[in-house]
Amino acid sequence: MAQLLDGKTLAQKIQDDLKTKIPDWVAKQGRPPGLAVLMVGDNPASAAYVRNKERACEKIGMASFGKHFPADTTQETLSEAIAQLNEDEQVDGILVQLPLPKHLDDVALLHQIHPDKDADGLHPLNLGRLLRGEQGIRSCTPAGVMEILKAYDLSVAGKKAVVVGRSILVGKPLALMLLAEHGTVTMAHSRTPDLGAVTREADILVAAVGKPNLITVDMVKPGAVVIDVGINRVVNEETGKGRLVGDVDFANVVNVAGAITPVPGGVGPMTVTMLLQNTFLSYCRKLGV
Ligand SMILES: NC(=O)C1=CN([C@@H]2O[C@H](COP(=O)(O)OP(=O)(O)OC[C@H]3O[C@@H](n4cnc5c(N)ncnc54)[C@H](OP(=O)(O)O)[C@@H]3O)[C@@H](O)[C@H]2O)C=CC1
Ligand SMILES: Nc1nc(=O)c2c([nH]1)NC[C@@H]1CN(c3ccc(C(=O)N[C@@H](CCC(=O)O)C(=O)O)cc3)C=[N+]21
Ligand SMILES: [Mg+2]
Repeated sequence: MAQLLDGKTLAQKIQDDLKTKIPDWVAKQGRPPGLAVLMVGDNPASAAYVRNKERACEKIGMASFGKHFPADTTQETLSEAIAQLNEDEQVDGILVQLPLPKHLDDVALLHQIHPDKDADGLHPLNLGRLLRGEQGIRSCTPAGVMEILKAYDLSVAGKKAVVVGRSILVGKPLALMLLAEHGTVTMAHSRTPDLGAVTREADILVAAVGKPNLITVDMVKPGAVVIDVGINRVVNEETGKGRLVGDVDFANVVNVAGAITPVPGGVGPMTVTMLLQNTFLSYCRKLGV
C-alpha cells in the first residue's frame, strides 16, 4: 500500500502556526492581515471553496472581506471593486474566484490586482517571476503540492516528473516549480497521444485535469509518487448522494504507487492554506518586515 500524503493534517499544522503568530502582529500593528475574495454568481463548488476560506480566516485570526456579486455583474463594477481593494489599507490579499461568467474578461481583472496583493499568484508579474526563478508570490495549488513533497521528504531533484494538465492556475506553474527543484519535467494535456506511455515514465505523477478516473493503475509506475489535484463531484447512482473524487482511480492506484494524496484531504486543504500564507506574507512585507 502506498504511503498516504495527508494534506489535511499538514494544512492544519501550517494554519496553527499562523494562528499563534498573528496575535502578536495584531497587538503591534493594530490590525490583522486581511484577505478579500470576489465571487461572481452562484457556482455551488465555488461557494463551498469560498466558505472554507472564510472559515479558515476566522479560525486563524485573519480578516476576510467576502464580496459576492450577482451573475450579471458588469466588468466595470468588478474593475471598480478591485481598484478599491487595491487602495484599501486593511486588505493584503485579493482573490478573484474562477471561473467567471462568460461575459466577463477574467484576464483583465487578474492583471488589475496589485501584484503585491495577488494572493493567488496569477498576476503576470508574479508568473514572470516564477518563470525567471525570482522571489514572488507563488500560485496556491502548485505551492501546496510543493509543500507536501517537501514535508514528506520526497525529493524532486533528478526525478522524472509528469504533470497532466497545463492550465495557468495549476499545471503550468507547477511544472515550473518542479523544474526549479531540478526535476526532469514533462507536461501532458488533451493533445498528448498515448497518455499512459508518458505517465508510466513518471517518478512523480501529478494529475490536474478534472476527469474522474483519468489515471488508471496501468498508467502508474510502481513506487511512483502520485499527486491528485483534481476535484470532481460525482453522484452515487444508488444513494443519490454526491461526493468528491480526484482524477486518479485511487482504490486501485493506491496498491501500486509509493505515495499518494487522497481526495478529499490532499491538495485541496493545502491550497486554502497557501492562500492564507501568501496573504500573511504580503501583510508582513507591507509592514516592512
Ligand atoms: N485541489 C485544489 O486545490 C484545486 C483543484 N482544482 C481542480 O483541478 C482540476 C484542474 O483544474 P484546472 O487546471 O483549473 O482545469 P482546466 O480545465 O483549466 O485545465 C484542465 C487541463 O487538463 C487537460 N486535459 C483535459 N482532458 C484531458 C485528457 N483527457 N488527458 C490529458 N489532459 C487533459 C487540458 O488540456 P488542454 O490544455 O489541451 O485543454 C487542460 O490543460 C479540476 O478538477 C479542478 O477542480 C483546481 C484548482 C485547485
Ligand atoms: N482564483 C482561483 N483560485 C483557486 O485556487 C481556485 C479557483 N479560483 N477556483 C476554483 C478552484 C478549486 N479550488 C479548490 C481549493 C480547495 C479545495 C478544498 O479545500 N477541498 C477539500 C474539500 C472541500 C469540500 O469538501 O468541499 C479537500 O480536497 O479536502 C477545493 C477546491 C481552488 N480553486
Ligand atoms: Mg471569459
